[in-house]
Amino acid sequence: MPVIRGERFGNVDLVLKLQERFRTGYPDGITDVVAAYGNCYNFRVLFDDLLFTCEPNHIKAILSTDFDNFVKGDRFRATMLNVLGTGVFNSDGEMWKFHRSMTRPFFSHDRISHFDIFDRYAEDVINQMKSRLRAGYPVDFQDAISRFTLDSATEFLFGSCVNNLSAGLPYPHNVTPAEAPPGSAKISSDFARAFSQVQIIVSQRVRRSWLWPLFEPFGDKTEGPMKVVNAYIGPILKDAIEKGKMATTRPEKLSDNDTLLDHLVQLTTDPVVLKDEILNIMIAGRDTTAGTLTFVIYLLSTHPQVLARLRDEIMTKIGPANRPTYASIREMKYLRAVINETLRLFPPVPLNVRESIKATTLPSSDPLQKPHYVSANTPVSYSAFIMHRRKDLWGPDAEEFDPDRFLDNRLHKYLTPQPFIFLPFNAGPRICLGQQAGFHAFAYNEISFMLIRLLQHFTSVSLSPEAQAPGTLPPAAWAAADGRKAREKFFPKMHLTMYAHGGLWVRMTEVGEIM
Ligand code: HEM
Repeated sequence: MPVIRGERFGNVDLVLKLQERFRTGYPDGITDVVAAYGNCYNFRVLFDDLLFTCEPNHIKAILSTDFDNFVKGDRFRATMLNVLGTGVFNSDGEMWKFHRSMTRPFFSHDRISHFDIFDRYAEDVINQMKSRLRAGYPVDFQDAISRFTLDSATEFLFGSCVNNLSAGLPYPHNVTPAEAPPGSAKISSDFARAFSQVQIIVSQRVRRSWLWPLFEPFGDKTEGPMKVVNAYIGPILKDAIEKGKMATTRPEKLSDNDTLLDHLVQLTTDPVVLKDEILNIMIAGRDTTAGTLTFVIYLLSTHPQVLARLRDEIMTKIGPANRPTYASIREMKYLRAVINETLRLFPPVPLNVRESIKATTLPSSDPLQKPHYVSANTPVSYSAFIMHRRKDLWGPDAEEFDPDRFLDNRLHKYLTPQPFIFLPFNAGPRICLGQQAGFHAFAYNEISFMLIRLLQHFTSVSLSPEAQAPGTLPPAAWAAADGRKAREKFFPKMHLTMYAHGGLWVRMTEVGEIM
């Protein structure tokens, strides 16, 4: 792959530039490098290859056709070890197969009990948003929905909710304490805070590559927040293990009300394996789902005609108050297209990395050119974010939000012949477990359920830029950029996953409310 010529010894300037882009930038990488070098290149930092690609046929090889030769690898694992241990998200080979096969059955069929859980917490968060909006304040949708995903995840994973919603929603930064009732403002539970701290720390490690231990000279930075996480999970695990040990018979089949932990203790009572697995699933599933819902709401606020059409579909297929069912969600083609189009423009995992085991090649996009050489033990990062917006793959309107592209002839023109151009959930043997069961995809069901409930209660959404804390609106310099970055009205940032920097403050109109 073309090697980038940086300006300093060993291309260290590129590492610093990348760090800076992560801190302040749109998640489109170093755009001037893409413009100069094309869709794949070699950063070659300190004389070590560090490849980057946004070519679908490369990503297909990495994730699928050459799967056995591309692993998460020891470097990646070391950055996450104190948090994720050897769980499904952080292991390779036999250990990964063991974890994946242990967890997969839990996600392989639709459970009514999950919709019971979503409904309970959806009602809670919608009521809280309504009362705050009625009092005249905007709400931070991202914060509210992250409380919903944390409470519902802790309940269906181990049957013990962290009650993050009960801490109340935060007020905007510019509301004086006198207006904000004491105790309810700007607090989130210790668990939620510790949980996001560890994710920020490990994502910084990934970006610092093998240099990360130099940034933690006084010891493991995750230790403090992990103590809080462990203190919460420890007693729950202990109880579950006791129960698992006491059970004399193993049920043939999972019952609908079983939590993931109930299921896992039938297979092992090793506390480390259990803790790793539960935390891995929480990290993989919670922020990705909250991020997607936040991005849908952002895009609906800027595209009221899409919101109106989606509400029409909800009213026709479900009605103003009925509870969605798995079957009714399956029929809602427009809803699915809205979610897919959101995942295309804002994939919650915008950037990912694998490491080669043996030396290999990746095909050139020009069949007349030689393939690209990949040496052994080389990290290859790939960006779904950049690939999802490529005009040569998605057509001239690739940067526009238009759910119809998943329904009209553009689908057959672009996506059907090249399915690897759309990878919000990855692909191949390691495809997201929340998505792997096709129609029974857990992630789509949770997102659909929540969106239906929201639009049964609200008829419009608008952004409240005045409520965003200073520095959390898109930087003025973006206005000079090309494409949608110049028009963006929120600040997408990334740690392990993508999120709205400073939250997404919105106002919403309730059904029946006169505007
Ligand atoms: C819109 C929501 C979601 C998105 C966009 C998403 C995306 C992804 C992506 C890109 C990966 C691959 C990461 C990698 O291998 O490097 C992944 C893996 C995974 N996801 Fe999701 N995810 C979502 C929701 C969920 C949910 C709700 C769950 C479970 C409750 C879940 C469980 C997992 C697990 C366990 C893995 C690791 C699979 C393995 O390595 O074998 N995800 N997800």
